[in-house]
Amino acid sequence: MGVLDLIKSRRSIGVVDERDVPDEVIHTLLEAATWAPNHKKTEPWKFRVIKGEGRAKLGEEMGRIMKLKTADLSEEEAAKKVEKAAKGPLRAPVIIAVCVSPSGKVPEVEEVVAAGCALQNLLLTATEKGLATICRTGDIVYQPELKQYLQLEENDQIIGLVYVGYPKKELDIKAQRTPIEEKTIWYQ
Ligand SMILES: Cc1cc2nc3c(=O)[nH]c(=O)nc-3n(C[C@H](O)[C@H](O)[C@H](O)COP(=O)(O)O)c2cc1C
Repeated sequence: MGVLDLIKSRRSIGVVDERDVPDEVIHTLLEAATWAPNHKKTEPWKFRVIKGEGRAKLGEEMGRIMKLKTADLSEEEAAKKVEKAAKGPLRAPVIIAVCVSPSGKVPEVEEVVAAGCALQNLLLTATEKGLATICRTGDIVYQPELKQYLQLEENDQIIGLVYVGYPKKELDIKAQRTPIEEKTIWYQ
């Protein structure tokens, strides 16, 4: 498959089965991620791989953080959100947190873009390997407590939590994009 077809065939897929993703496949995804372009060779990315028991532990932490953030809600509403947050990481066998660690050597936006390129490399390689992925964020990834749990530094940011697994069934998701004409001005 050519690059354009691979790019177009990648879809965000959140429903996966229980099949484990071999560590060597995870290594390949991470290796692909690190070949992203980056200004001044800062390689501003960090990855956290969460699998097995690590997912339940992450869920516990996310539930704990959600509890802190929902203190002003009714007990029932808060409990629902806490339970949802705690179960989140169990939705896939592997979660890869793609993070940016700005070096200070180039504008921060460039570091975020580089980490975004790393994310796309990872997603495309996963697609090529027949894996389903979805990058998820939500308020939780912006909480300093989660950064601390993932051993990130104060200036680091989580770009997204990529849920990785094998798709439960053959999916034919219809996707659309705005025509490039509506997004582009040519000067010639
Ligand atoms: C940085 C980032 C954060 C995202 N966060 C979420 C999210 O929190 N929940 C979600 O369902 N999808 C999330 N997505 C996935 C988008 O919803 C998805 O890419 C979009 O719907 C386009 O679909 P496609 O990936 O199949 O082309 C995120 C994507 C990116 C790049």
